[in-house]
Amino acid sequence: MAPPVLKLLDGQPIPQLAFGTGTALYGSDASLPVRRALAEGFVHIDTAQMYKNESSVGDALAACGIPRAQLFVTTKLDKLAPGESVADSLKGSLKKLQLQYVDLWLVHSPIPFEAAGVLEEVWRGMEACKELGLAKSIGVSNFRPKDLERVLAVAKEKPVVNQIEFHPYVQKQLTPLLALMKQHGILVESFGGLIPLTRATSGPVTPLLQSLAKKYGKTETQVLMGWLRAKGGVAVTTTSKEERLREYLGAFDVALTPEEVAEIDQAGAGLHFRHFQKHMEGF
Ligand SMILES: NC(=O)c1ccc[n+]([C@@H]2O[C@H](COP(=O)([O-])OP(=O)(O)OC[C@H]3O[C@@H](n4cnc5c(N)ncnc54)[C@H](O)[C@@H]3O)[C@@H](O)[C@H]2O)c1
Ligand SMILES: OCCc1c[nH]c2ccccc12
Repeated sequence: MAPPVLKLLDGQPIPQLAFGTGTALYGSDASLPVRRALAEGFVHIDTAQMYKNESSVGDALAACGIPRAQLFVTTKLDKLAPGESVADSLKGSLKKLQLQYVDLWLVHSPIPFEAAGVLEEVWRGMEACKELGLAKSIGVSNFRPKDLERVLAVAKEKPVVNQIEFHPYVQKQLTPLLALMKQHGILVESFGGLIPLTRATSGPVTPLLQSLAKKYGKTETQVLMGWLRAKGGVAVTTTSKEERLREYLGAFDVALTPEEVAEIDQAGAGLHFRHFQKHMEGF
């Protein structure tokens, strides 16, 4: 089943499930896992400059035979060389990706640009990339409320997503950020969404996932992906195994009731666990 498509703040479509290449599993050559994901039905591929695999992702995209308009490709800005513009940086990524444009261009983290006092200038550079047609949509990742507020204060184009670690064990802590994003129509794009099953195992959500998996005849992974989808955002996940890819794509018919979503919310609030991007703590 092809992943459902959401509409971004800027009117552009975004497939609700993405294949991420930012894992030590793949190193600098993500071509085989990307080819597998595309062959199984993923059309949204997530990479970043710092993953050092944009060239291999480009090779897989060039070889896949899927029309460009049916693909959704994200990459992320990590840093700028002295005197380098944001557009120049994206052009470098586009060359590696063998693309004329990306569908989504993200600021990977506010930290390096906040420290240099150039966060607003960088956002203006992101807007220039959209104006130049180098990126269909622009967004951010790992932004706290204070980072978003600085960008929103100067934005002609608001970020369409904030890609963040998102699962039941950080949702409560993220409340102020989620409220600000909802106010501005900025979508959650989650990574680490399966952490209750991968890193914070045997937490308070686990028994619920087990019982709901039995109720729906699905796996715990698919139930947790159903919770992520019920939150209305986009999920970025990954695997090197075809059967796991099919498991992810088979999650789209999990339709949790509002009460079941609320039960997972409440159980998740019983444990705080964050694995990535520690600067996102304590805002
Ligand atoms: N923007 C950022 O700062 C940032 C940070 C981290 C990751 N990412 C992106 O997000 C992508 C996905 O991140 P992730 O790997 O944390 O995602 P995830 O939480 O979806 O975990 C995926 C992993 O879970 C495993 N898994 C699935 N079901 C399982 C189960 N029932 N039991 C045990 N393991 C199971 C898979 O094999 C896979 O390795 C990365 O590849 C990267 O592209 C972005
Ligand atoms: O996306 C930021 C975290 C991350 C995932 N995979 C990586 C590979 C290199 C550097 C950072 C990352």
